Amino acid sequence: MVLFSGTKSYFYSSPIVCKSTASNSNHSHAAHSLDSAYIKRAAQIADNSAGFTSPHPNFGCVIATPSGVVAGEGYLYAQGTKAAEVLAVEAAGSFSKGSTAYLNMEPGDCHGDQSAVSALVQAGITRVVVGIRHPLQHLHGNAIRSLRGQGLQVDVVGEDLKSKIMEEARKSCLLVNAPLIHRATSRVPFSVLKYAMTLDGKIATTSGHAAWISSKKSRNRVFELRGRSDAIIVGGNTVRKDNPRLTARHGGGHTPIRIVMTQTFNLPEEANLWDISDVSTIVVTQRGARRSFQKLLASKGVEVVEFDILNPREVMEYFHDRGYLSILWECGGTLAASAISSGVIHKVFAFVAPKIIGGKNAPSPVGELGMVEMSQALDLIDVCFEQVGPDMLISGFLQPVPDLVPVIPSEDETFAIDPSITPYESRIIFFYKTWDPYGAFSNFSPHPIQMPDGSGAYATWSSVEHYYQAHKFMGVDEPMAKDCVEKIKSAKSPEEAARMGRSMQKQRPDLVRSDWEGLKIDVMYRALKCKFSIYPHLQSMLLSTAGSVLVEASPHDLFWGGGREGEGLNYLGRLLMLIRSEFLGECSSPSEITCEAL
Ligand SMILES: NC(=O)C1=CN([C@@H]2O[C@H](COP(=O)(O)OP(=O)(O)OC[C@H]3O[C@@H](n4cnc5c(N)ncnc54)[C@H](OP(=O)(O)O)[C@@H]3O)[C@@H](O)[C@H]2O)C=CC1
Ligand SMILES: Nc1c(N[C@@H]2O[C@H](COP(=O)(O)O)[C@@H](O)[C@H]2O)[nH]c(=O)[nH]c1=O
Repeated sequence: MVLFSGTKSYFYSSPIVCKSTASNSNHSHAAHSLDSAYIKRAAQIADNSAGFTSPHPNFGCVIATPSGVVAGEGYLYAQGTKAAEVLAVEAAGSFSKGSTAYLNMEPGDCHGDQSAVSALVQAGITRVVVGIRHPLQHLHGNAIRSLRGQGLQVDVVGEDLKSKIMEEARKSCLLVNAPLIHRATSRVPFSVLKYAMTLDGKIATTSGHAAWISSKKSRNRVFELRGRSDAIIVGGNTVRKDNPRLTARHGGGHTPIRIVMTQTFNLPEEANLWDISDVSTIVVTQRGARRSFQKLLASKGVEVVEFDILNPREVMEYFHDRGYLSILWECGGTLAASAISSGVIHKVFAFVAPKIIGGKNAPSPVGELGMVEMSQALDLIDVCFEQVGPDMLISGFLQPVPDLVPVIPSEDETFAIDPSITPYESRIIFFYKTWDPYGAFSNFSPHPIQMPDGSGAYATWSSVEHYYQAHKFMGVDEPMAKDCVEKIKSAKSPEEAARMGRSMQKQRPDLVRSDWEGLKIDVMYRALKCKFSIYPHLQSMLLSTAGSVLVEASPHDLFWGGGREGEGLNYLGRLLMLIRSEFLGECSSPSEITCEAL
């Protein structure tokens, strides 16, 4: 069997031959090998967007004809872009008819539009092999039920296909979505501890100098790791000693947020991390610590979040609520020990450099864990060894990826919307990330809207977020402002549109239209009104929440979101409730919306 190796391209102009050479006698084994190979391939391509877009559920789809020819592949590039299944059937064209689709994970129909399922059905796929069921409770089993309901044969690995090779394939599916699975099963994001140490186990000299222990090649590899994370975290002492930048310099793409954890707030007035022109920094600290210095940092645009009890678990729970899926810890041994003791570290990446520096008091990667006997040692699982330039990279899991024990579904498996959040029973409905229940209320949901431009003609915008971000620069008589509008308009995903709009607003506030603050609510209202008018299923979802309060569960956006403890103004939730009232005929459409009107 010929399997193609990790290419970044996911479109194939002509079908790729990947034939089984099995004889009839070992047909079942050969069929399993083929299924296993294609599921692994789906998991492999699902990972293609890592480092380029914010961590999100990773979906890959491979379509193979009955004779084992790969006709098309696709992967989800970013949250809010075309589904992997849609891309794969587009690539396969007429070869989809009668073919098998291999999915590393059950599609997550979080937008109510069933685009992945519809694409497979309409393309004439007859069999679907699913690596793992969707781990989020409100999506678990829905697409499988829907596909089976429409007459397709669906084989779930571990349920319908059981063998050692199928188990290996299932594992690759668990690994590629480890961050999402952690989100579904625990209240903290998936955390990776990374460090570089000398052969004698030091992460810096006795004086605290650490630049550099690992080679350039290893440090480039760290940039990739950073690009795969939502955030990088260090302790206060690393900021004082290293003055790090913590940027992902691997050639464009996703840039993680930087987090500093400090109890004392004894931080330098000038530091690379306070330059937020490219990427934001959040300092998490003990409530009340050096308030005047907090204000100074805030005036530079650094966000400060206070905690009553500052420990790694509380901090990780906060970032979980903020929607972060994956965190890279690049701290020294003090904070690393605290994080390991708190049980929040899941994986370790240790770069070991063939250098010896000695030093009785030189710091080591993990500080005090209180162990007295070797029997207490934490054993890593699924350990990998890899040479990177002159260094050795040892990686492994401190905690296994939670296994989603395959369950044979009952007749009435999961409903489309999590029944525990039935609107008639709960008074407040929270929404935030597109993959969560009611995720279609998010501005990042992939629903293009058609809006009139200045001349009265209609233009299509890929999402509400595209429209909103571009309007910050609309009408400003500057070539660069016009350029911004065009770039945001053609951004590949809502996430990219948001990144461009926010960073341009930060870097060039002079390009933002002068009436923006007074106008932004109205811009958002019009975009949302269009979105919920043109998509009947979205309107139904909105109307189904009648009687409930809608809150955008952003803990940090105190204007559009509800805040951490309800202190946010929740203008996004308020606009949705206003639009819901209009659809219900409870009020008429206002000519212009202002903050005061809401
Ligand atoms: N080779 C490598 O891979 C790396 C090397 N280093 C090196 O390590 C040295 C710094 O090590 P280290 O002092 O351990 O640095 P850390 O990054 O672990 O910082 C420790 C600090 O974290 C803050 N903190 C906040 N909450 C907690 C908590 N619950 N538990 C523990 N710490 C908390 C405190 O900051 P505060 O005091 O502000 O309250 C504490 O002093 C430097 O010399 C640096 O160069 C650092 C990172 C990686
Ligand atoms: N010394 C050391 C590392 N140190 C880590 O990298 C940070 C500096 O990042 P930046 O400012 O973005 O280049 C530093 O604060 C610490 O967290 N990393 C490594 O891969 N290898 C090394 O030898």
